[in-house]
Amino acid sequence: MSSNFNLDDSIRKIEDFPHKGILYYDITSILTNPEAFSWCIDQMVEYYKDKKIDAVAAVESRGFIFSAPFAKAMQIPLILVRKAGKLPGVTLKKSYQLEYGKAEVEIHQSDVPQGKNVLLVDDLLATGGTMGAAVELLTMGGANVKHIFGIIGLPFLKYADKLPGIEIKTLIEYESENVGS
Ligand SMILES: O=P(O)(O)OC[C@H]1O[C@H](OP(=O)(O)OP(=O)(O)O)[C@H](O)[C@@H]1O
Ligand SMILES: Nc1ncnc2[nH]cnc12
Repeated sequence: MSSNFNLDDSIRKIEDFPHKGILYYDITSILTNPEAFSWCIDQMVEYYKDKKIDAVAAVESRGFIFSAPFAKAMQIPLILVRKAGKLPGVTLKKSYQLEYGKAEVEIHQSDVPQGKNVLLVDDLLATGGTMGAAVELLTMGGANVKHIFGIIGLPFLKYADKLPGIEIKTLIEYESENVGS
């Protein structure tokens, strides 16, 4: 599939959601477009297929959607990082700050592959708070996180600052909260 697919056309932008002043980048419009969704997964596989990734981890909820077909295509384990209170087993837990609020994530301690290279996946990287918390959980559990992937990056919210020493790949970046910029 072509590497110059116009992904921007498949991302709905909604002003003032969930709060005034936030421009929300909605990935449901990628999911209803099979060509766009396939293109995203194909790009992930193409980019990571030779990078010695042992497992993929993703954050609830939108990260799950992109990580599952990737894990299937790569034939590697998928580790779920869930919002607090949803996992039944022994967990590691971490709270963090979002662009528009506060949250807490958890991981099953026994799901973390010891000494293995785990790719972390989410739909969107903004302040990096979510990914930062997930990196801490996986590292605490004994894995190595050297790669992070997001479909969308908002670099003006400085996610890279919270993820030092990690190679970050995104498929599209937006430079400000202004629609059409
Ligand atoms: O880089 P950050 O500032 O941490 O923001 C990015 C996170 O925010 C969104 O998730 P949200 O917590 O809204 O949950 P959802 O996926 O369940 O909608 C998005 O899916 C990322 O996980
Ligand atoms: N601007 C944004 N759009 C969609 N999801 C987000 N998560 C954090 N910031 C976001």
